[in-house]
Amino acid sequence: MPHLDQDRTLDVITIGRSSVDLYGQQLGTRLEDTASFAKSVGGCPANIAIGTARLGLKSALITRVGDEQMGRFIREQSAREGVNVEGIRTDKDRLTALVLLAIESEGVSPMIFVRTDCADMALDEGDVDEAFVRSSHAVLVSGTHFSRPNTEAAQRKAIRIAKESGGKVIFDIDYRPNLWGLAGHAEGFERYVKSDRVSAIMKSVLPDCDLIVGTEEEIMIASGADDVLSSLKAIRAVSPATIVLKRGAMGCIVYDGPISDDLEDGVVGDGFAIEVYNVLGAGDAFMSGFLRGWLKGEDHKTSATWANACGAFAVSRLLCSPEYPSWEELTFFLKNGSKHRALRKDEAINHIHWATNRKQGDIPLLMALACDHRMQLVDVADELKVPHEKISEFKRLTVKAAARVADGRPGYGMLIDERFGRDAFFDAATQNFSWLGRPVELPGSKPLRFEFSQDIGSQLVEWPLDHCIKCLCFYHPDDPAALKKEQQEKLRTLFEAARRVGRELLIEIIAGKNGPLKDDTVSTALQELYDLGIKPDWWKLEPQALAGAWRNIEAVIAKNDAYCRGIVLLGLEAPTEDLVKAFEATKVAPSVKGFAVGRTIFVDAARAWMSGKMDDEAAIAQMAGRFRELTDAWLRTRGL
Ligand SMILES: Nc1ncnc2c1ncn2[C@@H]1O[C@H](COP(=O)(O)OP(=O)(O)OP(=O)(O)O)[C@@H](O)[C@H]1O
Ligand SMILES: O=C(O)C[C@@H](O)[C@H](O)C(=O)CO
Repeated sequence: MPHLDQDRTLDVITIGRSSVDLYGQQLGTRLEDTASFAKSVGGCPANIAIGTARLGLKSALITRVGDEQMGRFIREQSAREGVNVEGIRTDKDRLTALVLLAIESEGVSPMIFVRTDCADMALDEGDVDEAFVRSSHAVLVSGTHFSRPNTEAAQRKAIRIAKESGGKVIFDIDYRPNLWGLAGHAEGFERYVKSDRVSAIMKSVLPDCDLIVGTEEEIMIASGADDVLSSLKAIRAVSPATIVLKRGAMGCIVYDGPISDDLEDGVVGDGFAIEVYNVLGAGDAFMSGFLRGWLKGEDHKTSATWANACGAFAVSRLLCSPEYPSWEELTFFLKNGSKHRALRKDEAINHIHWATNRKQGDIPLLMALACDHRMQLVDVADELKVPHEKISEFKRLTVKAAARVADGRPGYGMLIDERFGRDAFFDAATQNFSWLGRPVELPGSKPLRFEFSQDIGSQLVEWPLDHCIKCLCFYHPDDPAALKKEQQEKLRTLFEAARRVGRELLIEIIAGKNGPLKDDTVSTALQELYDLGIKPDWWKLEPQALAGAWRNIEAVIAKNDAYCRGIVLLGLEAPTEDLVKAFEATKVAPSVKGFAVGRTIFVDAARAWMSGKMDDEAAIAQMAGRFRELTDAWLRTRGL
């Protein structure tokens, strides 16, 4: 029964394997000698579901994952990427598949598939829901899942439903000989082993397809012929589908209609000249780009260009799905190109990549209880002659206070430090805050120094991915030139490290303690940092008495970084009434998303509690009360 187009809520459902990819982080080494791995979602259909979602298509994935942490990672990460995960079934008995890979040299990437009796290979017909398939404009089946009777039945069922309801069928040949038992465990990277059995099965799929995509080797295995041209002709003899031949660095050729004797007699899409980093995953990025065009009715030339550009991005970066471009990134690249052959070194593109694929989407509201104070609490403890362990205990109470106000709602967060806040961090991790920030500055330092070690990148690697780096810098545009230069370099180093390790960055600028706060003081400071290419996700700024100052800050951010998440206001121990007035003054500045205030909320409780005059509950209640007063005031200011 055909299906009405308006009832189709999905553009494409991809079916087949899903894995956790563990790719070696040391370039030019054997898998035997790899020391650390980066983790991401992988497997051809999973990659394509993510790749197409990033390009603005509504995609879904049908696969199975294990009932364990890696399975949950695939499900959660796919959902974060915007993929519909209704079709991901949890298999109670089997483990999620893993893939281990190293980059030994250009184009040589040994890999191990850890897939013995893995969850996705247990996919069966029961996992393919008829209504779900009918809700999509297209289904994409993939080669590996024709290798077992149960997975083959599942894919054939999806093909049948799609065809009956007038949906399109896409075939990514995606040939991994090792997954058909044709190469050993150490030969995961092997791309071609001739096999009549494989060819017979694949060939039987071709007549049902509307789009067939493969490399030269894949086109050969799908047809059973021994050269590319004969293979294309053999495929055409059984299928009217559009055929896309991927040709690595040379790009691709798209064929509709009869195949002539000239291989190039199709729509030729040239590859982009880029430096190769890791070739794996290029095909899935390519397919994502092609589908964005093909499913939306673009001509083949356009689809091929988008596909080749997406492939180029994948090849020039390390991982698979995390490296695929967003739609904004792709269009920026096609419009502006890049002066870097190694695309991963292009800062403008990297910024768009980072900002348009951030783990957490838009954060329209951020009200944080800041308790990352170190010096100030040490002073209180010393004055009261209590041991510094009390500071750590006190910080745990601030988490309780913030959680009491947040009550599980979005828009609340905390700033906590490593030195005294380790336990508080563990507590905070269970509270479902929207945001957790963590300082890196050595308290009071000017010129700026990092706490613990100046090797900031190595420190950040140990942080949870969702901890936002917070760095306070006492910076005034009128500071002496040498001081400015030193602080700027430090902030630039931090920015590079933050991007490298994929953690968000908040830069806090306090200018008012070092000179007059005129209406262009802070905006000038921000512009000077933007001039150095420093684009933090957040700014934390002091209250501005002059409305013009906020307007100037807004203008500088708008001019330099359309992707900035926004600004939070800092408190500087001001009385609540002053802060409420400062909130009001930000009405002209929509970039201000909230505040991160500390001492106004906790300093009295800290003194009373450390001196034994207040018990835990009273301290929590007082801090929660003050935090609530501020959150209420902020929400009122913003009409929320
Ligand atoms: N060296 C390269 N330079 C530029 N683009 C490339 C390069 N290699 C691959 N690409 C792009 O990626 C596309 C797919 O690459 P390839 O032919 O290697 O696919 P594949 O073997 O299916 O990839 P995978 O490793 O994901 O299985 C190419 O058609 C091209 O657009
Ligand atoms: O499954 C593979 O082939 C390897 C994966 O690591 C990778 O994500 C992939 O699917 C590339 O096509």
